[in-house]
Amino acid sequence: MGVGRRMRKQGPPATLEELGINLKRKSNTDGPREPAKKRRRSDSHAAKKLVKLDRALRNDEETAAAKGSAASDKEKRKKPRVINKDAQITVPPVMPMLADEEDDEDEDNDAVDIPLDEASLSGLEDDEIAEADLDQEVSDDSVFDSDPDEQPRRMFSEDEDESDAEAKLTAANIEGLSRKLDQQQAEVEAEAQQELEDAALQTNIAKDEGVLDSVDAQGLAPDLALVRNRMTETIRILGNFSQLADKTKSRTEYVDQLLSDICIYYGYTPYLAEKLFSLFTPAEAFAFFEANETPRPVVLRTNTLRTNRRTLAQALINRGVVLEPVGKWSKVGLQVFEAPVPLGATPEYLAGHYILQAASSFLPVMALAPQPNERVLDMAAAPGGKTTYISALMRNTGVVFANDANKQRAKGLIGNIHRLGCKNTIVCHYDAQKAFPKVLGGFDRVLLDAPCSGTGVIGKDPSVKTSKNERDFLALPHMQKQLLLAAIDSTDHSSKTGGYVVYSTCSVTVEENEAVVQYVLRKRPNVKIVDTGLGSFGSEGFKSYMNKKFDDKMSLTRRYFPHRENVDGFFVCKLKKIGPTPKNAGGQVNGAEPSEPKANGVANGAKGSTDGLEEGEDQQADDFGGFDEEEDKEIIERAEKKWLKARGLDPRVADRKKAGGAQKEAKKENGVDKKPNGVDKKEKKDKKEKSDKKARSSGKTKN
Ligand SMILES: C[S@@+](CC[C@H](N)C(=O)[O-])C[C@H]1O[C@@H](n2cnc3c(N)ncnc32)[C@H](O)[C@@H]1O
Repeated sequence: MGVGRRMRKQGPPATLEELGINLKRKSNTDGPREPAKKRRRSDSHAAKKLVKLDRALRNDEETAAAKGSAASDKEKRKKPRVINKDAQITVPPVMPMLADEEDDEDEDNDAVDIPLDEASLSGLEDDEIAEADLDQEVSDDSVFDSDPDEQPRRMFSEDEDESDAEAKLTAANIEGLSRKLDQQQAEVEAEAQQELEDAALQTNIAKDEGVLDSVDAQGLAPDLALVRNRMTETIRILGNFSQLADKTKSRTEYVDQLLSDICIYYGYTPYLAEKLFSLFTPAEAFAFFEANETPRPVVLRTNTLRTNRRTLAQALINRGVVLEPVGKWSKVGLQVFEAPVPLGATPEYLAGHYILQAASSFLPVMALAPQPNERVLDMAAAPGGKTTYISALMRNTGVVFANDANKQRAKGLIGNIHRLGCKNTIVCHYDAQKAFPKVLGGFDRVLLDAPCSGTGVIGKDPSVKTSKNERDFLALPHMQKQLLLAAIDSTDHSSKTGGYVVYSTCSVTVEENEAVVQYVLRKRPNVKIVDTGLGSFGSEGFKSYMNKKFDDKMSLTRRYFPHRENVDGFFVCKLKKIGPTPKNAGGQVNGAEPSEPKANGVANGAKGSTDGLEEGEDQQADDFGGFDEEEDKEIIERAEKKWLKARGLDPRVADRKKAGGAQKEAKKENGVDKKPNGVDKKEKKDKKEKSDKKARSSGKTKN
């Protein structure tokens, strides 16, 4: 498996740099890695190359290292072990780096922390250890620096100031994509910059006007190099319009040209291109579209119910996997740059030691911050990346209801729950819009990782570029609003430990994020936006968009972008429920206005929920939800029939048996004991007595 492969050279235009937009992403243009064995310590050539590379990388990282001088004492303690004096090759500091996190990780881990050397290298002779270490070094040459004195300051070092680290997360995350490739990337970017400058000289927008027309006329594919040049040039002009623009052209004309080029170059529909473009400045929009073309490293989350990150990292390194912690913001994530084995089939994977999960998908769970012994609802849970993380953070205590409306996906959810050993989780299969809080309510915390358009994950699913249309951007927000209202109404505002709802999507559009939150704030004055607790990682949510002003606290919501944080696009909002939903609150939940009085006296269609009530009324409500007996009976019967069919049994036989059983029950209730054949003893006795009497009177009595 080659992860981190680059799809396309990236060359940011000058304007991006002027704006300080960091387009620098690590590439992985190298071919498949040679098997490590071929590059053992005897390979002095490889060693020399490594030393040379180290020197080059040190130069490249001097700026970062300078910043880390304050931390040099600690860095020195991490001084890599020299294992081959001839070649001066050193053990990569990956494990010290992970070891530094040991204490931190304990917070998350139930599993016993086995010292690295014992855990991974026991049973090996010193020489073998040296060889194994060297293998790591050589195979991971892109990640580690051999010179401890000039070792760049890592974002994971303990002595690093937290806020400082967070401020540098973008750079640090990118840093993780390997230093060697950084250098190559710098060269590529320099070349690209040169190309752009040349192109800027050559490209005259006015003259190029006919390019696309002529392409169409001739029925030929567009000249992508030309289109790209024109895009970068248009961005440059838009960045300094008064100075650079052709006076005969309006800004709109330039923007239209750029949008048209974006559609041609990246393959978006005009509708979606414009929607995404409108989120950024032209230069940043370009960076966003570019980032969507670049695969990011595979990320896996350590399952702390089964192991800890250090042990897992070592096990995978032993399999030749090149990896690194995902960032200081996570204690459980590992990003993988190269994996000679399929990561979805290693023994560690099968044993549930990790799950493959996008880094940004950790964030909603971290914001939810579930506590042990709580009652948590994951409203749209399949395939369970977040559910299983919730379960792990709760250390398998309390209960997690993992719901998903899609039956097929719910099967995958069950699979992951089993594999990862989550024992506090119940899977259910409801349409959350209709079921919550009607069936279940009163949760300490609710996560709504809503179904969305996926505009944050175009890098993974390019079909989004053409498959999402105007209707989707009406229907999806509508559903998201309904689901979020249901999530709020399912939350127990009086929870001693929680009362929180987290709303997240893997989309970057405002309609699916801030606008949804704004809507529920209007409909549910009993919730307020609170800090996600995710620090400064990510960007603030929009406080206004296209003349619409949002709640002031919208800045507490977090946005994540592929081009800024090098993670999938994501939105995370945390809400605190501060009181019961007023009866007169608007919004349709479960097809009923909350103000509409219900037969059982519970508003909001929330039979059995503790919410949708005026203060004081909630005491009368059933904490765990009342049930509609008839409806449940039907559901249970259907489920039973399916269960029988699945086992090759005829449900009609069971029906008949059941009918008999029911009769028996009824008779029992009437104080009549019946035999299984349906004839009760008393009836039989009566009959016998009658016939005996008849016989006696007719003289036919037997002696
Ligand atoms: C973004 S995915 C959830 C991903 C999941 N949280 C995870 O981390 O693995 C959205 C899920 O919502 C489910 N879904 C869509 N409509 C739903 C509804 N009305 N009720 C419940 N689930 C729904 C989809 O089947 C899909 O699995």
